[in-house]
Amino acid sequence: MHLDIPTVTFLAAVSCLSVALAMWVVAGRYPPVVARAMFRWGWACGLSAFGALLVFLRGTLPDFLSVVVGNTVIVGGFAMAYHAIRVLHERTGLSDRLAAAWVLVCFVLYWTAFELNRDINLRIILVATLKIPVLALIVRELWVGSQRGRRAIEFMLLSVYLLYALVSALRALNVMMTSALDLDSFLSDPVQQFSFVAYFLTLSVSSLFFMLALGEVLTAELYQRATTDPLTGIYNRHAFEELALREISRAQRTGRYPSMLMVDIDHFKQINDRYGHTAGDGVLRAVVGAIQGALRQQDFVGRWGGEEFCVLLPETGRIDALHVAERLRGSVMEMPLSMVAQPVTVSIGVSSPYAHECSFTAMIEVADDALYKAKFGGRNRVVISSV
Ligand SMILES: Nc1nc2c(ncn2[C@@H]2O[C@H](COP(=O)(O)OP(=O)(O)OP(=O)(O)O)[C@@H](O)[C@H]2O)c(=O)[nH]1
Repeated sequence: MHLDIPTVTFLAAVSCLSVALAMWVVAGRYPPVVARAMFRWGWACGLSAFGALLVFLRGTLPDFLSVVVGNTVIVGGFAMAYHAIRVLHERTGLSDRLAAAWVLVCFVLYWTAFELNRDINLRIILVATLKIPVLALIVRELWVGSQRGRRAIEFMLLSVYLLYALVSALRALNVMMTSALDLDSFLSDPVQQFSFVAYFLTLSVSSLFFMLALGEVLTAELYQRATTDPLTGIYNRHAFEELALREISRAQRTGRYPSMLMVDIDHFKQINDRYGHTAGDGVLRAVVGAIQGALRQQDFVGRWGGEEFCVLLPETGRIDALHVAERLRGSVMEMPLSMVAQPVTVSIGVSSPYAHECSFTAMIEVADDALYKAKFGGRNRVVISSV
């Protein structure tokens, strides 16, 4: 089998350039963290394409450009890929600058070797080994910086870089053990040919896995936006309903029913009118903080409407639900507030479980009715009804 090194190098340049262009064209359409990572990856591919093109043009361009600059730009492509992964992990910092500094070190070493020693073996050893520290940084980042949900994909990406680092080490080792190569024996050496194919595959497959990792981040981001209330950070109405339905159907199997609290801030319109909407938003966030602080780990809260919140208390009977509601009402009354100079209170309607009739709609209706009674009864109080 004969693999033609210039052809493989040319294919690497073309495929990287295609990915770079695709990334640059579409990146702007995505949420900021994904777009930033895509732009960086586009640059990584762009640099790799440029480096591969310079190497491919060896013989046409001066050797300094194709050997020294070309191989430096290739390491720069890996350093940029490292930065793109760090941007995706939102972990940029000193080591990104270290990777960039290493590219300069590579340039100096490649240049020195090029000027001082015309021996092709030494150059190959340097080209093969000097990229290994950057590859090691990438592997480390993918190992420590990956988050739940995209570990499998990032592990595959890690494996690609690890394999390429191994191939590079073997390439250097192989050259150390062979007698002086000239350009022809270099081009026909199977280990050299294989290492160029490995470079091509590393660039293509890593782009594929990186795009899959981007997809995971994007899905997580969209899921977060679809389920979270942006002002308070708790579940929105849709997500709360979904979770509550799941809990209620579980309860119908186990017979251990949940209770529901409908919590409404008293005279909230007055707060908005007196102190402004920004202060009102601050009060909403503070009330949510107080509610969350008063709940147990298994309870969950969602924003039902403007100043109305729903709390589901899994496997909780009437007496316990009443205790939680009272604790919650007390927490809101005692919370420190800097944005308004008046006490903030809540009224709470509680629907407690009654096995045979437990449905989400019934629980909401009963809690709402109890809330209405709490408001009508003078506010800042808890009223309980059974479904
Ligand atoms: N600042 C702010 N205000 C909101 C938001 N959503 C709804 N509101 C306001 O909440 C107020 C609700 O007022 P009402 O429904 O009259 O209730 P209330 O004044 O709390 O009276 P009671 O519930 O009867 O005690 C309205 O003025 C809405 O504009 C929000 O996200 N931020």
